[in-house]
This record gives sequence, C-alpha cells and structure tokens, in this order.
Amino acid sequence: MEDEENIEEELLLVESQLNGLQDKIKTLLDQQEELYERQAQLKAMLEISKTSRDASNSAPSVALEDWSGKFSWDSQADDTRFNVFGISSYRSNQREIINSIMSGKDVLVIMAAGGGKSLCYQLPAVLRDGITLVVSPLLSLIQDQVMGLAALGIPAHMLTSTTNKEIEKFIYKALEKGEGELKILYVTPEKISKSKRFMSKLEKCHHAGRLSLVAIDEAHCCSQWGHDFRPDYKNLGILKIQFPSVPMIALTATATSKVQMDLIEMLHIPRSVKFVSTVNRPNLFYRVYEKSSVGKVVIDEIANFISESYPNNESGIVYCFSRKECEQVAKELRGRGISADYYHADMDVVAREKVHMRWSKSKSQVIVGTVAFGMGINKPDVRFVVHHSLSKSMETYYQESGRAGRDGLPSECVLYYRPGDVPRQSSMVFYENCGLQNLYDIARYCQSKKNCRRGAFFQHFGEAVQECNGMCDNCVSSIELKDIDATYHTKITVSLLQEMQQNDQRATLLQLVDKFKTKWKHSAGCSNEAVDLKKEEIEQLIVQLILDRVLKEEFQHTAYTTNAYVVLGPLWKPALQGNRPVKLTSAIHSQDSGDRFKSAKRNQMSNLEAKLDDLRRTISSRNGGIFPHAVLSTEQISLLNCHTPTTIAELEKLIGKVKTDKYGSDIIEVMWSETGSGKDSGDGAKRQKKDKGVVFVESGEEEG
Ligand SMILES: Nc1ncnc2c1ncn2[C@@H]1O[C@H](COP(=O)(O)OP(=O)(O)OP(=O)(O)O)[C@@H](O)[C@H]1O
Ligand SMILES: [Mg+2]
Repeated sequence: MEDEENIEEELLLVESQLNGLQDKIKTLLDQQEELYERQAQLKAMLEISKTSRDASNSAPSVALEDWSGKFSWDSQADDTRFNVFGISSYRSNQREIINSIMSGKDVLVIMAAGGGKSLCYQLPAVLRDGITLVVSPLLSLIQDQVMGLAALGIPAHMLTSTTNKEIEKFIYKALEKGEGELKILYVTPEKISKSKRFMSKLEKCHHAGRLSLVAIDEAHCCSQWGHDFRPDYKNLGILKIQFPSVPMIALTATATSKVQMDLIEMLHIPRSVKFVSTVNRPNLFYRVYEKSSVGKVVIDEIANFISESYPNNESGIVYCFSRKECEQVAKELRGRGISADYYHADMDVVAREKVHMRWSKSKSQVIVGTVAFGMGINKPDVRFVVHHSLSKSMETYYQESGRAGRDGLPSECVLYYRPGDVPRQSSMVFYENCGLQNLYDIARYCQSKKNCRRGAFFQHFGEAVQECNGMCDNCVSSIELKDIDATYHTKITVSLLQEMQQNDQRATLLQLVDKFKTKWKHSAGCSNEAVDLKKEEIEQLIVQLILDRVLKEEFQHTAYTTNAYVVLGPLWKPALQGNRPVKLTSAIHSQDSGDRFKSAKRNQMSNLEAKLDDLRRTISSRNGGIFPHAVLSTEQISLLNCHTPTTIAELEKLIGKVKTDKYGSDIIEVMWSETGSGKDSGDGAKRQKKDKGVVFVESGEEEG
C-alpha cells in the first residue's frame, strides 16, 4: 500500500518534470526557430559586407578614379558604339568598364544576364590597336558572337576544334606577323591549356606589341564553387603570367563572393577594378500560377498562355522536370498548334544543335527543355520563360528565368506551382549540400501569395531591396485574399502522423492528403468551427508545415527510385497542442489581374513591325549564318516603328552607319511601302510623315 503510494507520488513527480521539460523544449524550439531566422539574416548581411570589402581590397582604384569622367577616347568610343554597334546609349556600368579597360586596368565584371557584358570588351577591342583574345566556354556561344561581329563588319574569328586549316593559317599569320585583318579572336579554354603551338603564336603576337586585351567570358567557370565549373578554365592563370602588361577583363553573370575571390586568385588579377551590378532585372515580370493536378489541363493553360500572349511567334522557353516530360510537353504543345521542339541531355549533339538553331533563327517558337538547355543560350529576344514545374533552387530559377528579355524589353517569367511537385524535386536534391534548404527557399517563393517576388531575389542574393514597379503578380494582384485559421487542421495532420508513426506506417504527401480527408470526415469536420479545406489547400498546408519545420521529409531508396515521405518534424508538439496558430492564405475568388505588365506589353505587332520582322528573317536566311536579331534587334524595330524614317540619313541617325550601309535600302523600301511616303516625293519636296500618330511636315534631305 505504502509502496503504491510512493510509486504514485514519484509518478506524479516524473510527470510534472516531463511537463516542465516539454515547456522547456517548446521554449528551446521557439528559440531555435528565431535563431534560424537570424542566422539567415546574418548570412545575407555577411555576404553583402564581404562583397563590399572585397571591392575595396581588390580594387583600390575604384575609390581613386572616377571611371565615368572624361577620357581622351570618349568621342571615338561614342562613335563606335553608335555607328558600328548600332547602340544608342550605354547601359549601367558599361561606360565605366570600358573606360577602366581603356586605361589599361584589369577588370572584373559581375553583371546580370543580358546586362550587356559583351560590349564591355568588344568595344575596347575595336578601339585599341592590335588583337583581343576572348576565352569562352562553348562553341555555340562563340559562333553566335563571331557571326554577330561579322554582321557589324568587325573582323572576328574563332580558333576551335572545328576551324578549317585555311582559317587556322590565316589566324596564325595574323598573330605571328600581323598580316590580314583580325581584331577579335575567340578560343575555347582548351586551346590555352592544350595547344602549345597556339600559345607560342600568341607569345609572338604579344612580343610584337599586338595583343591588346584578354577577355575571359563566363569567368565563373574557373571556380569549383561556381555552378558551371570547367577544368580547363583552371589553366587560364597562365595568361596573366605570360602577358602581365596586357589588360584582362573577366566577366560573369553570377558569382558569390567566394567565387569572386577564387577567380581573382586563379586569374592572377589581385588589383582588378571590380564592377558589380544589381541582380535586378526590371524588365522581367514574375508570376506564379496554380498548377492543376491534371496534366492535360496544365498543357492547355500553357498553350493558351502562349497563343494569347504571344501570337506573333515571339520566342520562349518551357522548362520541364524530366526528359520524358520534356518530350511529352513538346508533343502536346505541337498538338495545340504551337511550334515547339524538345531539348535534353539524352539527345546527340547534332540533334540538339539543330533544335537550338531552328529556334535561334525564330523558325520554331518554343524550346521545351530540361536544365540541360543552359549556358549556350544567347538569344536576346526571348519573351517568355515558363516553368512547367519548380526549379531546385532560387539560384537556378534566377538563371533559367533570366534567359528571358536579355534585350531589355518587357518579358515574362511564369512558374506553374503545385505543392505536390515539391517532393518530386526533394527526392532528387536531398543528398546535395544544402539541397533541401535551397529547394524549400523556392517553395516558399511559390507558396507566397503576398510577398513581392522580386523581393525574394534581393533577399536571396543579399542585396538591398529595390522597387518592383508593379512587375510581379503579388504586387499588382487584384485577387482577394483571406487568411484561413488552419491551427485545427494542423493538429489533425500532426496527430494523424503521430498515430501512423506509432504503428510504423508512413505516408507520401499525396497519401497524407487522402488520409487527412478521411479523418476530417469521420472525426472532426462537422463538430468544429474550422472550415473545410480543398484538396489543393491541404497540400499547400502540408508543404507550409514542412517549411515551418512542424513536419519534415524523409527519404527511402528502392531499387528504382527514391521516395519522399512526410513525417513529424522538430516543432510537431507545440503544433499538436495548438500553441502555435497556423494561417493559410487563400484566394477568395481567382480573377486574373489586369496588371501593368499586360498593358505595358503590346500584344499585336503593328503592320510595320511585322514587315520589319519578316525582313530581318529574309536577310538572315539570305546571309547564311547571321541571326535575325543581329540584323535588327527588336528594340531597333520598335524604334523604326516609332520614328518611321524614310531616308537613309534619318535611318542612320537611328541605327548607326554600319547597319544602314548594309541593310538601309531594304529597310527604307519597307518603310516606304508601309508609310506610303518616299519614292514619289522628289528631292527637297515636302512630305508628310507619321510619328506616333502625329502628322507633321518635314523637308526631305537625302534619298536612299
Ligand atoms: N547599351 C545597350 N543598349 C541596348 N542594347 C544593348 C546594350 N548593351 C547590350 N545590348 C544588347 O543586350 C543584349 C544582351 O547583351 P550581351 O549578350 O552582351 O549580354 P550578357 O551580359 O553577356 O548576358 P549573358 O550573361 O546572358 O551572356 C544583346 O542583344 C546586346 O546587343
Ligand atoms: Mg555574355
């Protein structure tokens, strides 16, 4: 009797101690959560601070010199920019970079995709005496650049495994003896590391004082910490050692501070001037669409999106999760009247190149690709990038979506999100370093119906927030949102998993949704105030609970695949006790927003624009290799549409001398046929001209 009393007493004591412990655990877990958040903030702050410290360490000249001031080559540079490159004004940092290179400095350029890095070395290459050497990682990138330069009348060549003997001889002569016209020479990194012959010719060129500049494009390939490491890039350090007096410019779109330090060291450019531009791409509109669980509905939506928003064959990319999905989606889009090809790593090089070429020349509208469709994409007028399912990280999404709008014109990045896609990705990335953390970051981006999408990029890359200007769905949405109290639903989910785990059972996300529905029906729903959730909302809730660490994912390998299961996470107890209110944001009624992007973007090309678009394609096929966008950029077509020049002199003021000399008469012919002016108005005659709908009278100067 007495024994029992003692036992009961001790039991009470233990239970009260356990309760005390539970409370302490809860406090500790809350503390842990706060610390996690602070850790993320501190990491971002550290990154910013390191970047600015590196800037001041490695680039003392930034503080000493003003690269935007006046320089002796200013007028020559302006003339070349406009008359040779047909570019009417510099973009952010371009002029400063060009000035520092022209001053003989080594330069490191971090500038977002499409920011205009090529001009930063191509223009000095034209201005400086001698030959510029450009190292670039991919044959297709090199071919694009060489063709583009040829179209501008700049003598450029490439020396790669595909170069024929005659050209090779010409190049070697130009290097060795300064014979023949050569301004820019593109090589792959293998040439530097593997061809002694080439290096000896290059040395002779340098000796004779003819090596004017060395440019390393896609410089992040140097670093093992970068996303596209290429072993041959590691040997490029030899260039600065052999040619210390020749300025070097290294360019990349993304490099963390670790990668930046790495490549400064590897390329031996410790005193380089560093230019870091913002990650912001103001012309890109970001949106996330809810993705149906029915495959065909998703394709219908994507097909409608393309044909309604881009009826003039404007180029786009659709990214898919797997090779099989890629082929399937391309086929289904074709079945809905969209000219789409697929592209993935299982195809041979020739087939891939063919698909890429058709698309580059705007002969097909869409490439449906896996991540394999990557670095070689140089097309400036990609108007939309659709993600059929979410990427594996914010970084990957930034890069893939960033292939849109490299010409600076309004373009769209659309991601189709379904919470059920998260475990598909997580079972692929969980073994990678920080794989799950990265995936959950992008899942958070997708789940949010309130936060600015652009803001998520700034936070991720540790940059100060900038104005979105109504260029993301959440900033302009007119969809009414409400917060659902999901505390009770969370309790049910947690207790369900607790029961299952006690019985050694497990569930995937989709199985858990079904079990939730059954349990809700039987036990809770009717007697409670809590609202009934739709299937999609339950999925959304479960992913939210994973992101909040109430639940977590666990993985099991089978012979063929890896399965992702949802199990209890570190914060499950307070959630079960209902101590932590859980809110789910839901749309009351989904009505597509009449957003600013849609009104800013004109859906219909004018007749004139369509004709000029046809013209650039005709000229492109007439000239073999040249891309339509190298003949006239989309921006230049808009300019012509706006100003309707009808004389060669007027045209030259808009697109510069070289392009006018080459294509002027063809362009003027189109202008005349569209504006009805020109041929019949003789020299000096007064004629009418339409400019943005305003009719005014102008005296003719010169006829083309
Ligand atoms: N100042 C400018 N004004 C208008 N267009 C420009 C200007 N500078 C560059 N461009 C155009 O922008 C497009 C992208 O330029 P570029 O290929 O140099 O980008 P990038 O920075 O090298 O991007 P990526 O990282 O994707 O290689 C090209 O079509 C180019 O002609
Ligand atoms: Mg580039």
